[in-house]
Amino acid sequence: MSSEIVIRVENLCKSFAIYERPHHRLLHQFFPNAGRAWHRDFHALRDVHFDIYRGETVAIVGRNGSGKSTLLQIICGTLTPTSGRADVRGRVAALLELGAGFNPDFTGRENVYLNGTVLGLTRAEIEQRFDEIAAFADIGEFIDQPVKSYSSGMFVRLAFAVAINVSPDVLVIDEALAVGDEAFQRKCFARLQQMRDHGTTILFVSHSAGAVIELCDRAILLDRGEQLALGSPRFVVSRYHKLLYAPPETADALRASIRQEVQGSEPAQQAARAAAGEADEREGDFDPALVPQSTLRYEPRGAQITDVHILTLSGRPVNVLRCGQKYVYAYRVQFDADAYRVRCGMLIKNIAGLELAGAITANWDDAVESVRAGESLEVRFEFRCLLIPSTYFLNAGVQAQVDGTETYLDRHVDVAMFRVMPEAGRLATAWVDLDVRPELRRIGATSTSGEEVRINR
Ligand SMILES: Nc1ncnc2c1ncn2[C@@H]1O[C@H](COP(=O)(O)OP(=O)(O)OP(=O)(O)O)[C@@H](O)[C@H]1O
Repeated sequence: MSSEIVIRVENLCKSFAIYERPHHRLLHQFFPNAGRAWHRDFHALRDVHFDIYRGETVAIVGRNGSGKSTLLQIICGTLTPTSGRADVRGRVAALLELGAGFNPDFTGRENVYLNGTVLGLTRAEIEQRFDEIAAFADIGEFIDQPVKSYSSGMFVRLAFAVAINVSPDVLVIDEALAVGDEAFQRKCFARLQQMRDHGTTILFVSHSAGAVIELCDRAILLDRGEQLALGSPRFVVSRYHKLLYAPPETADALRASIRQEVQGSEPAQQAARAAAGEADEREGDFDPALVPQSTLRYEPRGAQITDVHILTLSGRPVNVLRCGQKYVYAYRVQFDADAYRVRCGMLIKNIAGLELAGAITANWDDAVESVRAGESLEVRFEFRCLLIPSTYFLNAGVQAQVDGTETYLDRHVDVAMFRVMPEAGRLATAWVDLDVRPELRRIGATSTSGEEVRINR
């Protein structure tokens, strides 16, 4: 990532005129000064401002209607702002609305040429890249059919294939990937990572926490047109989720606390630094410095999670774990109100927020039928630590059926953290140690005794 600003958004506001009745729009045009307001202004974006640097991958998250698409459209120049500005440097390839930029009567092939030309390629350049575009889209003979006969997935395949093959400086994607099938999504994801590694600036809207955390350098949280937070993906996604599940009566207080957090420091980033595992291993199996700074508690609804611990099988609290050993993740749930069909869960994530392992106490069919107000449940998840040495965060949650839908009665994100101790000679890589026994044989070589040479076992 360089220090060159590629996208600069300054004091961006966008209002839409909302007419109570359709004919008021016409009346407004003919009688703008009729002495009455024909419309009211709806503020889709309010004072949005940020810089994105060359090579950064940034996600925009937010609830439906929060202004994400409006922002992307203004950045891509397909919508004009009411005030403020959005400047972009370089060639922008955009995947906005499905089919935008495609002529429905043209074939896929013709649209590749049309789109490529709009994006600034010469005919010779498009010809040169056509086979790669067709191969990536992988829609077979449909490439020579009019695109109006395409399924939405085929549309996305072709649009994506064009967008990534025109060597854009900036790639803007509005949830287009969600339409493709899983295999195609994986292919796109890998390609995006490749483009990111080659310095393409990527701005995309996503509701997938995994994609945001895995792919992005930063994320922006939009809420009712306001830029509520801009920061590390993990920080922004956790606030977005909290806002998403907040009961309406607490949402405003939550917004205020997010604004305050943003004005201060970023706890999630502090947590990541604290979690870098610098505490002295010789302290043994419990490191008092391993306290998560990013704990988030959802608004409780009739139950409270307390006494969260990681224990050895003999019941000793620990937070520095050894790979291969068994532990118990335990907590208590106190019920302030009667609850029905109750079950509890756990989730382990890495520092980047990637969800690595989880468990629930029961499927819905076997959930605890009812718990009375005043009662408590003791929850224990025994597990074998198969994670490679690093630092991890734990969630705890209790769900019940409320008015026919499964609802969190209490949920704590990043309620505990632990570190898995490094061990000499361990060969496992990535996140999970599957106890793989690697074996390497030198083919065609024999030892002096005439046997095959086994190098590693
Ligand atoms: N042309 C328009 N006229 C009036 N209101 C509009 C117009 N376009 C968008 N809006 C409103 O602006 C708000 C933001 O819309 P936008 O599509 O940007 O949201 P979004 O965050 O992309 O939503 P989603 O996640 O559902 O795609 C919404 O309330 C929407 O109804």
